[in-house]
Amino acid sequence: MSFNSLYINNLWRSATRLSSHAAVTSARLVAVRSARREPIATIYSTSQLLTEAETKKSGYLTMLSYSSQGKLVRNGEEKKLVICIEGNIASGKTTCLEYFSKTSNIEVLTEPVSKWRNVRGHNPLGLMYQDPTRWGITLQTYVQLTMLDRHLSTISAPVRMMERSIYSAKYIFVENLYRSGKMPEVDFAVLSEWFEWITQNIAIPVDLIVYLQSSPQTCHERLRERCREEENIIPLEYLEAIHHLYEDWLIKKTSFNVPAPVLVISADDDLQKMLHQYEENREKILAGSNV
Ligand SMILES: Nc1ncnc2c1ncn2[C@@H]1O[C@H](COP(=O)(O)OP(=O)(O)O)[C@@H](O)[C@H]1O
Ligand SMILES: O=c1ccn([C@H]2C[C@H](O)[C@@H](COP(=O)(O)O)O2)c(=O)[nH]1
Repeated sequence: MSFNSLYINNLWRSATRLSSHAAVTSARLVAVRSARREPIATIYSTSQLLTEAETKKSGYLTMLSYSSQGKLVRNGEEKKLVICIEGNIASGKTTCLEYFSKTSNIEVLTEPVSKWRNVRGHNPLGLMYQDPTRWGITLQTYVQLTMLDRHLSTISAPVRMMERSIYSAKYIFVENLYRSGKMPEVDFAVLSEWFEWITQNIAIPVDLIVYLQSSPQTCHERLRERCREEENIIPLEYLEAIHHLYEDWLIKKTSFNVPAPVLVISADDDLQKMLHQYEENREKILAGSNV
């Protein structure tokens, strides 16, 4: 199937879903572009002022409404396909995204790791690896914020492929810190409250999860090869723990809610074979389907 026919299929699926917007009710926020065509300057509400999150989005008229489930949704935009690439550290997510970034009509968003390594001159990622008990909550609070920002940013193409999600930040990394006894219970409780509030009040659409399933040993070798300074101290056991959490979540489906269908791709092969696999799975991925 050509990209165009896939796109038309997706538009049809989107149109079907968008019909639920008829159920979208009240509390409509209208963000109006400023006279100078700069980012949205003023927010008017027909009922109550709810958020200014839209102020940093592109300049065009955008609306936020409450959906029938009571979540804030963006309804001034066409529905776009959102695909999250999940997998262990150094499993090849960025490499996969780089490959698909060469396809037109796909927007690729990598994880904001540079922000995690430098927030106003501080390095929460490095601090977390040095002392997870002290700095785990600091890193994960910032990861949660920056991932939410990624999810809510305006999508500029019919298909968005993004690295990980707010879900894996919580279900994999926060969970690992907590279960390994490195995150105090109170920190875990506060992060969980934040996460639950966000996911209960804000719609975070994900249409497909592509899980790059790799052995912890492969990831360990690739991680060493990549040589990210903060990660030099990561032992194999850490990658094994992350691997088991991913398997429970996305394969066994025994731990947490899985927000979208899952397409599993074995990721232990060499680069050439991986690129071949991505090509073989291209249609399934761009159709947002695991069948
Ligand atoms: N299939 C592969 N075979 C061998 N090395 C790979 C493969 N895929 C990625 N790499 C290398 O492994 C390291 C981690 O890959 P990367 O895509 O950054 O992983 P992630 O984004 O999942 O952390 C990089 O140095 C990358 O060049
Ligand atoms: O919620 C999170 C997400 C990621 N991390 C860490 C794990 C890695 O050291 C880096 C980036 O991960 P990649 O798999 O290489 O993209 O960030 C974390 O601690 N918490």
